[in-house]
Amino acid sequence: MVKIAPSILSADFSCLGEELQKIEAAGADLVHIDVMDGHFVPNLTFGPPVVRALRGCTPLPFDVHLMMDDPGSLLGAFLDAGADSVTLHIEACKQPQALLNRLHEAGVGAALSVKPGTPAETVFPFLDQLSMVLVMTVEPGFGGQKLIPETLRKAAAIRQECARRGLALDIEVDGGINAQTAVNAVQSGANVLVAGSAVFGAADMAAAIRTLRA
Ligand SMILES: O=C(CO)[C@H](O)[C@H](O)COP(=O)(O)O
Ligand SMILES: [Co+2]
Repeated sequence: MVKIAPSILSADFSCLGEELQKIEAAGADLVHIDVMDGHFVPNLTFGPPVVRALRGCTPLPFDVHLMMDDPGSLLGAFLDAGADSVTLHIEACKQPQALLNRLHEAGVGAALSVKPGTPAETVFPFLDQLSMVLVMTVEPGFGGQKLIPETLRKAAAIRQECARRGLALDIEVDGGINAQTAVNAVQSGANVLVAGSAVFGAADMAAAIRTLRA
């Protein structure tokens, strides 16, 4: 079953609570929250107070994608604010194991992400401790970019390694996912599709989500 995680990076920031209610009504499975710090990526978005404020707007799980240097510094704050799963970039983690331990202790989903230039194998040592791997299919930082096709080979390599080890974790792809690119993404092994512009830019969000899922 394919899960759809609309990214609120493409939502109307002047009424985020209502935007969450719209994607919930449209059939979204998760809310993808892109946290950007202006250092790890050249863009700045939401901090823990925004996540906390949104927590009361929908029961949908919050999939928090941390694109920040030193993610440990705000991990506790994002957990307190209501994150249901947290994705850490392997490139930003000096000690991934310590951060994963904190996520396990908090009882939330633990995910690692790889940027387009980072080999899939960098997350292999941690696979048995993860609920999800996020394969970035664009350079992180901005919505509305084109998917980089070669990145899907990494989703396939991670899916193959999981199968070899008998692990059934989620593989999420993020960036440039739309009705066309979703087909190859799912064939490559992804089962969680992040979609920002393809959902929030659609006239009919429910139809956009149905099409992506199909
Ligand atoms: O992490 C991200 C960017 O760094 C976003 O989740 C992603 O770009 C979604 O936007 P779109 O679907 O429009 O590409
Ligand atoms: Co994202």
